[in-house]
Amino acid sequence: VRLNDDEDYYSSVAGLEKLLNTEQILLTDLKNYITTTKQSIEVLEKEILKIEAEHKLASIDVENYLTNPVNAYRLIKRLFNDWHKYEIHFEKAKDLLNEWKLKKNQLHFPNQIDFEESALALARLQQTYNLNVGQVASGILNGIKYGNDMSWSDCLLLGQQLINIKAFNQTKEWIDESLKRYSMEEKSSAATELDFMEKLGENLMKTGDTNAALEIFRAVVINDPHRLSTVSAIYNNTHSLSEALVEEEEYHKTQEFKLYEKVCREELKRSPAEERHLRCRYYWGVDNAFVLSPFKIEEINEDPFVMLIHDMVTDEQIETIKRVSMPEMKRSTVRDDIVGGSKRRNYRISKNAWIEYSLHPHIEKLLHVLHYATGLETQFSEELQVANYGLGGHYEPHVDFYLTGVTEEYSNRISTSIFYLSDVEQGGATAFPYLKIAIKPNKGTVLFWYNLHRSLDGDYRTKHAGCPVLKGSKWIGNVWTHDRTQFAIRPCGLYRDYESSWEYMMVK
Ligand SMILES: O=C(O)CCC(=O)C(=O)O
Ligand SMILES: [Fe+2]
Repeated sequence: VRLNDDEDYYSSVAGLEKLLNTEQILLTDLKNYITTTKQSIEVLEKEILKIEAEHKLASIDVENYLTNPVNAYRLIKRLFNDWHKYEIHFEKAKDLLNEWKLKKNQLHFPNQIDFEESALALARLQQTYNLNVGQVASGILNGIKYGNDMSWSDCLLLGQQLINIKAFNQTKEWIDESLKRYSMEEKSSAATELDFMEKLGENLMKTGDTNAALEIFRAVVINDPHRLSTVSAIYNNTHSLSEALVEEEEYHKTQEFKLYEKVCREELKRSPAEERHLRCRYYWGVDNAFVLSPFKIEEINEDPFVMLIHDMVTDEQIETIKRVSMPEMKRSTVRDDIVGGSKRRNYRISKNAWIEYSLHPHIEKLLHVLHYATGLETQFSEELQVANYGLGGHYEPHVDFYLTGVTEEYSNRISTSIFYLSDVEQGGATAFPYLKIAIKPNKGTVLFWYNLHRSLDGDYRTKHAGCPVLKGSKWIGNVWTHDRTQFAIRPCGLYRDYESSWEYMMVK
């Protein structure tokens, strides 16, 4: 079952749970099938032994055997009566298969896109976090073993998929890994071995590694000269492809993107000197309203202003938010400022839902505390956007403010508040490449920053991203507050101050 095109399974943990459930059901069926078939197979085997014994006897002296009326009768009886009974076993298996096919229509199954995008997610994680393929294939992420090993054929299939989606940087490593694992694993027979080598050679050809491919092809033909024609066909068909294939998305080659990846990996950080003026402090809130439970402010950056407010959301509130948004979650799209409309894109992989604050007092409370912690008027905030990132889920660098000019009836996103609704075991930081900041999600904390200069021009230094989630499920709630009626808390300066972010407007 697939509800609509927006629905996918790999982009959230909730979706993957459905697939795990599907597999659980299929597994139970398969086990039942094996138990019942085993029993009837045992019966069949006994029958076969008996018939074989008869044939053995007959072969000693066919004429003597068949002139015995009892033997003649039993032969006719077997063929007229018994073989029909054996056919019933096949029929039963066929019925089961049909039942299974019907049942599968009721279950959740991933499609081609899920399959491809989950491979892409692995490639992205490998690239962003410089992961060692050998370790990933062993189920190890940054030194922690989470899962079982991948087999050589898993690795090869993944290599194949990465070629299909043009993730060439990663392809070669997975193919090498496959080869490594192949030499270590138990092999079933010479034919599958040669099939494997053929496939491997084909994949190597596609990555442009013609020399390695030729080595492999040579070995195949030496082992089995009959394969010469298939191997030459593979060679000729893929030879012309190899150069045309190598391309990478332009944006991924920019300095900005490289910077972003470094910040995600925490390779690029600010020095202690650069952070020296930043403070942690208590704040009593607007009108000292929170004197008894002051906000715990952690200054993150002075200009543009970024801060963390700790312990802003309770576990109870978070449960409510997840519960009401779960059924509304849809694959995230991205606004297209130029063409208009929204599109599903690889640079934003998550699911989200827009939730009205009035739906529950727990949700209304978010705006309430936000007002007291920041001084911003919250009546012109967008609805709460709840997002969930799953396997390799991410949101590439972007600005939250609208690029089109501000008109009278139109206002812009003066600030972003990200309510972290979960921790993330590995990866998934909110990264500001130009500020060299990566904030690790911390359940209950709010990340707040101003997107606009005081002049209400967009501040390009606030470009930010959600780094790919390496391990875990990331939940956030976004509140975008608009610039109307904010002149008391954030008046404009004497001069327009937007030049300071000009140089970040262009992507280099
Ligand atoms: O996931 C994150 O940490 C950032 C999310 C974000 O930037 C957005 O939703 O606009
Ligand atoms: Fe954003």
